[in-house]
Amino acid sequence: MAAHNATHAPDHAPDSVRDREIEAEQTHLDRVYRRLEEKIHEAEFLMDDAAKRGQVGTPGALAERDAQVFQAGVHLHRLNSEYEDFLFGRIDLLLGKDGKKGPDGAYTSVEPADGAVENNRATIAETLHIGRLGVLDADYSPLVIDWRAPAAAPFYRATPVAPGRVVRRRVIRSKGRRVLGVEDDLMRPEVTATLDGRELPAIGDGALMAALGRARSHTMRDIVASIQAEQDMVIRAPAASVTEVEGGPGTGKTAVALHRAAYLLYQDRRRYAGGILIVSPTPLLVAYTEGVLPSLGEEGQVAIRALGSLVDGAEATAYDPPAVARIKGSSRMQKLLRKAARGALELAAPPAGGVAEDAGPDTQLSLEDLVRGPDGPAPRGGARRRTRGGSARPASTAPARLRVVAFGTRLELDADELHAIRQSALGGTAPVNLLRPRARRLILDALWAKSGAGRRYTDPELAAEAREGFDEDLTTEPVLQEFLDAWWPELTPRGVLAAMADERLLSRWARRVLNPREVRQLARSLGRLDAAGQGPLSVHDIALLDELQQIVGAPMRPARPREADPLDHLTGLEELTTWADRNGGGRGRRERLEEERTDYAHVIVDEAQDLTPMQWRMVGRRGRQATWTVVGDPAQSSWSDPDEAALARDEALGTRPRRRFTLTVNYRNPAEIAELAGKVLALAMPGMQSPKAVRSTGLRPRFALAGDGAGPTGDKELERATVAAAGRLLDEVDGTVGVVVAMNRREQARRWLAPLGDRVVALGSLEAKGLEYDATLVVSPAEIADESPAGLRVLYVALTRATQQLTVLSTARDEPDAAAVPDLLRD
Ligand SMILES: Nc1ncnc2c1ncn2[C@@H]1O[C@H](COP(=O)(O)OP(=O)(O)OP(=O)(O)O)[C@@H](O)[C@H]1O
Repeated sequence: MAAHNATHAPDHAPDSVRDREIEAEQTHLDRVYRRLEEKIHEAEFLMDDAAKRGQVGTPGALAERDAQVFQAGVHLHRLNSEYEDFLFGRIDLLLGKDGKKGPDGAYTSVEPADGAVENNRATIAETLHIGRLGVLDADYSPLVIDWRAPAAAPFYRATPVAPGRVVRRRVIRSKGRRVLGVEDDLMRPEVTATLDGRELPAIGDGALMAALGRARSHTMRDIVASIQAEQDMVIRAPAASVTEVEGGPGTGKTAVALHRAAYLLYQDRRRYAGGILIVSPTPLLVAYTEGVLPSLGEEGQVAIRALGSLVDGAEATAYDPPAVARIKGSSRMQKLLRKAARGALELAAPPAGGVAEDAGPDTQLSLEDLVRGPDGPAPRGGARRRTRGGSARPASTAPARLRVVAFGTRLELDADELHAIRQSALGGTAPVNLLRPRARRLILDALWAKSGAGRRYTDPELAAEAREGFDEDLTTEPVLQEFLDAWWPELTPRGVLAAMADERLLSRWARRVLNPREVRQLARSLGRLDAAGQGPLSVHDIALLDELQQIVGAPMRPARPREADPLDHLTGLEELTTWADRNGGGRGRRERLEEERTDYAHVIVDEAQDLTPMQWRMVGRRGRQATWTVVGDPAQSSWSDPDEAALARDEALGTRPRRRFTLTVNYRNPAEIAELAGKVLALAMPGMQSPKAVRSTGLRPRFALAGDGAGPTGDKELERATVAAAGRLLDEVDGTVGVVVAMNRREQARRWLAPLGDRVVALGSLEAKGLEYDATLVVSPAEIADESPAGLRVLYVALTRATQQLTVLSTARDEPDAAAVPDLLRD
């Protein structure tokens, strides 16, 4: 580890020294901004010049103009971005071992030259400033090094145990163009180093502690100024194959995943033009984290999507209780969905009495009474039947018949024959919608065979010709098309899902897959959908829709080609914007990216422990050719069958080699909160190690009781106690307060807490994943733990959300002791 192991200078540097150091950084920052302004002018001039060249109109001049516009656009985009702390770091270094410098003007050697330190005295040979983007001075000396450049790595990696060339690491805090403060960590505290003849001072209590102590808002901040060594190893790990990261709550997994996306883009922008997908468990976590990448100068190439919004045109808004989630997430659903899609075809009946008379009687091959509808009246009152796309139609109990007249002969395929044809066509492996041409061919074969026309020709060539004519006449008849549309309709994922709401049908399709109770639960849950499959979907339904999309196949529409960038061949690896950005703005591009892509160059899965097998299949399909970064914590898993999920994960990641990293330090929770949460961890996953908390606040978690503890706690009592405890926390912290309740109390808690304003957020236990608050109120641990088979792990998540203060509110159900400590949290 770096900073928390580093030696922090006790903050007793005289104010004059502090002021002098701030002044020195201010001078450097002013120089950086002067240089940036020069660059902006250059870029504007280039744009202007390029526009003039465009009027020349020769192809060469146009290409040159485009290249210039591109470069200038890149500069403007970079330089006009206003960041709070464009420049945030500095390292003071000893002379490098070999004295060689890299392209950015910095020494390349990680190790100091022999004799750089003598008798614990040294001279600083090089000072590097680190920022969000690299800036070179007019003479190509580095004014700012990009945080992702190799020369910046010692800023993150140096520790007192392995300091390399770093003597002092400084974090600079600035706002706009003003330097506000500096925080130093000494990597070689025993060494007295001088810079320009003056002893190197150390200011502040260390950057990490300063960063961790700040109040939290509703959005995550980047950690670029204080990335720790073990985190940096992950961020800069080579992108080949699969990078797996495990770590307990608050170890920075999400932060690391986001910084890794920015790093990968910096390293190989061309490769990742294929897009980076970050999959998050909830929309709340997406909203919380999505500002981080723009703050790191990256946006366009990265799509952050919640599991419930991965499928275009569908958005999860409903919640499935654990028992239903368990069914829908299980890999058993694969088989069931395949059966359901095939079964849904059989529901399809041609329109009642659909008779086509328009194929004139004197045509050689006339079709008549092409389609016969259901025999007898449609059933009443029984279960709803749905057909293609869920469009409600009278259900057919008897399958259709197909009648045609060919060569004056009446030809008929009865229900059994049609059924046999359907079964034979379904024997193909292609998606159901794509098997329709095969079914049509089989129908024509059967009609041809019935006509006996083939036997009339001894000459095979004549027979083939006649057959061709027969097929052509039949297939150009709109009525045959109508029959096919009704008998083999184009299935939609939503339509199939809606069909599964019929318990009778579902139990047929789910034979030997689900038990009757599961069938009932699943059918009831899908009953939320209307006949067309519209209605509230849960996050688990989204994975089912995606699976069904594979099973039924895309409707046959021409694929939209990806937008090509006409400048691709002209530009180097350094572009920050693309053609689409320049023509539609970064946001527009991002939206397009999200709409169009189903296959990415790199996939990052956050909170990977929570993906169900069906969700792994859905995510896996989006990264078949990708490299992967997978971050998670098994101790926080809310999925009930981790072994099944692990199998699905292995399937999604395939045989690609994996590199594993473990993060060990908890940067979120003070030791007092981490210790309490550790009690639940010991119950949930005996033997599992908690991460080590990096700081302590001296504030122990508080325990409160709703009601008087005698008899069951009523809602009114719970409301009163929740509002009181949340209000107290609000008074005690500057930032946010998260109130975590069992999922079925979400709405209730939102109503209770609304009057307290927007610093307070009410969350269902499953929504708390990945989020953090200055203070957290956990309401009835027992209620949360009893919610699902993974309830204890969900409670562990809830207890590890606070950065400063935690209150646990018990009801009678928690069996609190005299100090209001619930049974689950007692020693
Ligand atoms: N190096 C760091 N410097 C400053 N803050 C950090 C650092 N690493 C992590 N943090 C902060 O610690 C908190 C926890 O980080 P993050 O949410 O990424 O952890 P996590 O491992 O994903 O947690 P969980 O598993 O609970 O979701 C965040 O506020 C993050 O900004």
